[in-house]
Amino acid sequence: MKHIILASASPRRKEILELADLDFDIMPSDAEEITAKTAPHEVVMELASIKARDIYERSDKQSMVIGADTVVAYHGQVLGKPADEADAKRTLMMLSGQTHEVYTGVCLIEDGEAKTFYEETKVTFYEISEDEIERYIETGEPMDKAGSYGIQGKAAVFIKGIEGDYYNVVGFPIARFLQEIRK
Ligand SMILES: Cc1cn([C@H]2C[C@H](O)[C@@H](COP(=O)(O)OP(=O)(O)OP(=O)(O)O)O2)c(=O)[nH]c1=O
Repeated sequence: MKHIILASASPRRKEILELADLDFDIMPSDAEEITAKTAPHEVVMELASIKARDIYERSDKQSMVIGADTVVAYHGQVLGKPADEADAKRTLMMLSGQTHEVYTGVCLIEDGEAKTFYEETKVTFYEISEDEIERYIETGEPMDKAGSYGIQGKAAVFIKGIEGDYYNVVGFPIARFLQEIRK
């Protein structure tokens, strides 16, 4: 298999890809993440493509380049990283006691050919009090994460259940990715 370049600055994506014992390097993309799409699965696939294309164009084109993007969706609203702490609080108050979806889009480009897919995971939160939310925001954990939480961190105590791939929530659906590249 070809050498891989992961077009991501996310430490979580790096850790997840390391679980598969693949040989890869990291080149984060700083391309502007703009999309006119509104459906969450389309948003994440387009943004993953933007990141992968940006790095593929700047690479020697000998490697397989992977881009990924994660959002939370709740009743048609697409939630990315919070703008500020007030935004994080609003988001977590809204997700309290409810089930939402997490979408990660993945784009891989090899020999100029792009393949894009997405994976969806449902996550259900217990009811969380305003006080708990404020204490959680003080940890700083929500600020760089889609939906204002990290399932792998202190948001662990909010989780009633999940349906689908855990690693998809953390930012990269590693098992599905391996299935796709073996096709
Ligand atoms: C829902 C959820 C998201 N996240 C993270 C995964 C992603 O890193 C982040 C969503 O932001 P993204 O824009 O998908 O990625 P990024 O900016 O961190 O990295 P890059 O664009 O360089 O690849 O939210 C968690 O770590 N845990 C969670 O439970």
